[in-house]
Amino acid sequence: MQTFGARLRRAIEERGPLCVGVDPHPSLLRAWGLRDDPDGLATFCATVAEAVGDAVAIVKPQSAFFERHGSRGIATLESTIRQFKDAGALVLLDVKRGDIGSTVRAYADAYLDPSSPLYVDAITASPYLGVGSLAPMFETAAKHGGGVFVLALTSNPEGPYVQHAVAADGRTVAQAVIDEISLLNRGAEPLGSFGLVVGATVGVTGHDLSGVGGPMLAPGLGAQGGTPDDLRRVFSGNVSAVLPSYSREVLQHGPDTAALRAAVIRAQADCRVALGGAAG
Ligand SMILES: O=c1ccn([C@@H]2O[C@H](COP(=O)(O)O)[C@@H](O)[C@H]2O)c(=O)[nH]1
Repeated sequence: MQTFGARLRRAIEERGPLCVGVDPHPSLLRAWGLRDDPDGLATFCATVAEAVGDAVAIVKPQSAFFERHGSRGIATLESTIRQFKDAGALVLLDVKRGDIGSTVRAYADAYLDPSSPLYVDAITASPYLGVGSLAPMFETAAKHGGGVFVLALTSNPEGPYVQHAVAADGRTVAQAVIDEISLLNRGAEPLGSFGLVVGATVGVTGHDLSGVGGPMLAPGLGAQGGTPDDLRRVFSGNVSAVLPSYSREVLQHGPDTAALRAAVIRAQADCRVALGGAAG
């Protein structure tokens, strides 16, 4: 069994350093001439999968935009995951789960156990009940070759109030998260399976990312104001495992599949230049 880190490293080498977010906002559905209902959602996702599924290393469906359509939305999430996997893309479900350990085990079963209908390659997780409470996700991921991306420095302006707060041991909350994930990745080659979320918008914060050893998902590009140049500033010297992520900036080019694909190719090229050819 290959680890998630190894699979992601290979996918980035073959397809380039880019994650495309699948965020079917109601406004995007309308802009694409679709209804904001489960049928519109299904058409939207199938179009994105057809247009870019064989061109990107990894895609990131945003669970919230499927959940808001109820059980048919979840059914569409299942079929969307399948469509992207069939096209050869890895699937990172942005679901930001976190809870007490016994409940986290159920989330791990739901997303990281291959017998689940919602099984994906990796998920996002929230560490604010303590990184240790996520242990069942880490165990299940390690057992089945999956990955977990833990929120460290998020792209939203409200994040620093919590994440830059200094804990009793003198580290910021974010640095404590970074250090715990770094430990999980220790010795993993060519890339650890436990990632961090570090927004492209966070600026120079002084956090030490040098020992992470795993992928760093960088959302916040495009619609939230982040640019490829920001990646260099935010990740200075630690760019080899950065995974830039675009959602609305790319999706606004649909429903024309050629235009969607062209937007992805442009974003890949911009990110490659910004990361100095270090990834892919
Ligand atoms: O810090 C974070 C963590 C997650 N996100 C998610 O990424 C996408 C961003 O969408 P854009 O359209 O590219 O702004 C969205 O699903 C967020 O929930 C984030 O933005 N920042």
